[in-house]
Amino acid sequence: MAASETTEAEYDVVVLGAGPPGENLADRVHAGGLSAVIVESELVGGECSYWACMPSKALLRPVTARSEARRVAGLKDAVTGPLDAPAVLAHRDDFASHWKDDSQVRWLESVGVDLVRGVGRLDGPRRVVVDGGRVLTARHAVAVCTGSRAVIPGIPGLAEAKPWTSREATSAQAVPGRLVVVGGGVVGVEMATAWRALGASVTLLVRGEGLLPRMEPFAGLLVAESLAEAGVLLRTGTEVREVRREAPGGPVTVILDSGEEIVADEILIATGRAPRTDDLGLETIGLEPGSWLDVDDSCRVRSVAGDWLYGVGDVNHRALLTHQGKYQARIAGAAITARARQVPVLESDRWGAHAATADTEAVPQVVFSDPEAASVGRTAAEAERAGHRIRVIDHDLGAVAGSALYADGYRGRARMVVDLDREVLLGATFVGLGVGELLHSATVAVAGEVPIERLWHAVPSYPTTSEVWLRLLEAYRG
Ligand SMILES: Cc1cc2nc3c(=O)[nH]c(=O)nc-3n(C[C@H](O)[C@H](O)[C@H](O)COP(=O)(O)OP(=O)(O)OC[C@H]3O[C@@H](n4cnc5c(N)ncnc54)[C@H](O)[C@@H]3O)c2cc1C
Ligand SMILES: NC(=O)c1ccc[n+]([C@@H]2O[C@H](COP(=O)([O-])OP(=O)(O)OC[C@H]3O[C@@H](n4cnc5c(N)ncnc54)[C@H](O)[C@@H]3O)[C@@H](O)[C@H]2O)c1
Repeated sequence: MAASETTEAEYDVVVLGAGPPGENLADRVHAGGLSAVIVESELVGGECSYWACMPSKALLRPVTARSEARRVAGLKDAVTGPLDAPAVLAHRDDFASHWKDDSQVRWLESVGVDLVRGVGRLDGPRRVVVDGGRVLTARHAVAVCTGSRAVIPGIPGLAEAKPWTSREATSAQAVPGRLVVVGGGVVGVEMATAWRALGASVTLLVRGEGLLPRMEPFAGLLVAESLAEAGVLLRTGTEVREVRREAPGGPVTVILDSGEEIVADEILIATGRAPRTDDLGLETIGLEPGSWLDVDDSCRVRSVAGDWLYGVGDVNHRALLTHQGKYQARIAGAAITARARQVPVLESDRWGAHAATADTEAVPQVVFSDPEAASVGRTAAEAERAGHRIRVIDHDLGAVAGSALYADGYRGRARMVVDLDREVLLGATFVGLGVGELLHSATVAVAGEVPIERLWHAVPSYPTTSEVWLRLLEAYRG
């Protein structure tokens, strides 16, 4: 139901932004007996549904499916041609719901949450003004779930050259002939993978030494190897000094710090995210516009008195992932409901119902490249930096019977990082075809702090890739 057109309304909870965390938070507090309204300035469903997770994965699925099929004897000769780019783009359009949010609006209606369309801004404590007119007052909480946008670095000529950001890279209606991608993080890697497979000549420019720097180093190495085999030109240790596009729609010239020039049809900037808090009225409650919201483990903004302001999803910078934002929404939704009911003590201990502990201990992530890279928890370097006494166990994922059956010449690697003092896993990383579906087993082990001696009894089915667990545990126990 659309909120009534009256100029003032009061709800228990006002949510700014209808991305996955905003939707889930509204649902949770409503399920807890509170009234809730969501304010959305663009499309209900947020970045994830229209310009991020869904369209990017719809572009990538045909790439990985073809790659797998080409490694199975008896099938590979049937999949020799190029991808049907118009069909892939049409499939992507379907998964982005053709950039219409009717079905998500119906879902909001079905869970009893009101929707107000427009730009919401804070106007002092517990007060939100939409498009400078309608006033929404929150009896208990305002949850800021306004997400993030792509950062455009201040490189001379770049903004004028109208670069692609993740939005254009996930929604473009035609394949560019030549694409330069700047940034070797997740967006850069996934989009270089997709557009190369769709037929573009792709140059990937990386300022550091390798790809996917937040993961174990072998993940970036294996993915780089395979991107090179796919024909992506990877340049590491490179900075962009200047960008020029002489005419709108014409070619773009990218000038590197070495003075070398690369000419392309489009340039994609994939250099990280900035919070969407610059035009949110943060100054009316004593916060800095444009800053990430600093929140505690219940997602309550630390520096605002009165327990009424929450920051959930990308905007709090804890883990820029849809599933973590939804997790935070469940935790914050429970905390808001408990505080509204004046529950005397919240379960804010580690792994308690009102503490988003997984944000720091067990964040899973799948990079949907070819091959996939999947990790959870701490890398070996992160664990050491955090002061843990660790042992690292690696295994060749291709040496497992299930992997050999999965694809001829399966290449991959698995690592587990063990805390020697508690004998539990601090992290795990897998690289290889199809490992995204293997990750949750590791997430359960890390979040559950399952002792190694008990993991020993979790028997993986033969012959699956999961048998790598057995090899890792055998190597650890000797
Ligand atoms: C290319 C790409 C691919 C990705 N792929 C994955 C993936 O595979 N898996 C994964 O887990 N994560 C992925 N992510 C990350 C994921 O998209 C984000 O973590 C997720 O969208 C965050 O949700 P959010 O609600 O915090 O922000 P958003 O999804 O950005 O939603 C925020 C919403 O708030 C609205 N809004 C902003 N300001 C206002 C205002 N003042 N008033 C009203 N409304 C407002 C916006 O219009 C938007 O709808 C990807 C990101 C990118 C860029
Ligand atoms: N499959 C997934 O889970 C998925 C997919 C896409 C995005 N995401 C999320 O979206 C977020 C944003 O992704 P992203 O790739 O934009 O950010 P990122 O932080 O992962 O990577 C950005 C990279 O750009 C580099 N960089 C920064 N400034 C640069 C410059 N001026 N020149 C060259 N390189 C520069 C950084 O060193 C970094 O390696 C990530 O945090 C990720 O969690 C997730």
